[in-house]
Amino acid sequence: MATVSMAFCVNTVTFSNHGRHNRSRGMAFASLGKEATTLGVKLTEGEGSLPKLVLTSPAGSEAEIYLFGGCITSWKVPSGNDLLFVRPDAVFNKKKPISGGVPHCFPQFGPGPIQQHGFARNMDWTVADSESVEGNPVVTLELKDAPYSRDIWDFSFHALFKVTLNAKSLSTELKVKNTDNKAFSFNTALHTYFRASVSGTSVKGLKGCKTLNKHPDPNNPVEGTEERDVVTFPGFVDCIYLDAANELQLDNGLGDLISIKNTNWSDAVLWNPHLQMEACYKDFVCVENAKIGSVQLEPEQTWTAVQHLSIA
Ligand SMILES: O=P(O)(O)OC[C@H]1O[C@@H](O)[C@H](O)[C@@H](O)[C@@H]1O
Repeated sequence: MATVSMAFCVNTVTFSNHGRHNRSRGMAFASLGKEATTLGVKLTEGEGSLPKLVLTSPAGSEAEIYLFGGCITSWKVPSGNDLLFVRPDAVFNKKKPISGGVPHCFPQFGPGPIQQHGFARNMDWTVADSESVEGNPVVTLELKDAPYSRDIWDFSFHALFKVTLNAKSLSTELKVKNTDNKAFSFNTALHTYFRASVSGTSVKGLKGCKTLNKHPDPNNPVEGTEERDVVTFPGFVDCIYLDAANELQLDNGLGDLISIKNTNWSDAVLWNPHLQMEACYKDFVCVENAKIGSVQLEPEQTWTAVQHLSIA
């Protein structure tokens, strides 16, 4: 089948065509001089004039990704429903991470020696690649160490975050490579905010997991075992599930059943702040794929994990 492969940068537009499979590939968007469009991937200005990618699939699904934080902020399925949630207090001024969507927690999940949830959600990611596979957009963002991260965590690393939008799914693959000459360790999560009606929301697939429950005291998580087939959100919830299944099912209470599959995200976290966020707690839950135990990487080693969100 005839195909188009497209490479361009925004200010000096160059196109190259190679006959290959039904796949087109584009190079990074070099700057924001103009709006760039290729094959279901568009670079635009988002809130606060921050650069935002808009991905559209031929079936009518759509996703938005801010380069700041490498944060997916919207995933609209063909019905038009946005299954992700951005908090009303989110700011788009780079002074704080974007509070919503799918923020990265890296190289630390939660509190610890560096800032809560690490620095990746506070940094500008760049577009490493964009392609179209069977008409569906695939974008790869990258993040490398920079003076800001070095001041906090003195290691050289290279992270790639590949986002694939299909008609009824949104997949991400995170790769972290140690580009340093010494080993490092990290932990990480995708802190996904799902739109929900909290009183009708439930998660299946966690029964039998060891838990670290941060309720009532976040500083002293209580160890336990999840006994419930169906976990609900009747009040404040902040709980780590160790060795979680590689598929969870989220009923968002709004009529959507969302499958949350993963490879190599060994753990999960449920969070709802309840009255700590009175203005919005009823409208979302976080179901986070996480790696709570440290990943140790020797020089040149890479860690990879995939999250696959889909509806039936
Ligand atoms: O406000 P932040 O830094 O985005 O974190 C929100 C929540 O993130 C969750 O992942 C944690 O389990 C909670 O303990 C934390 O409160």
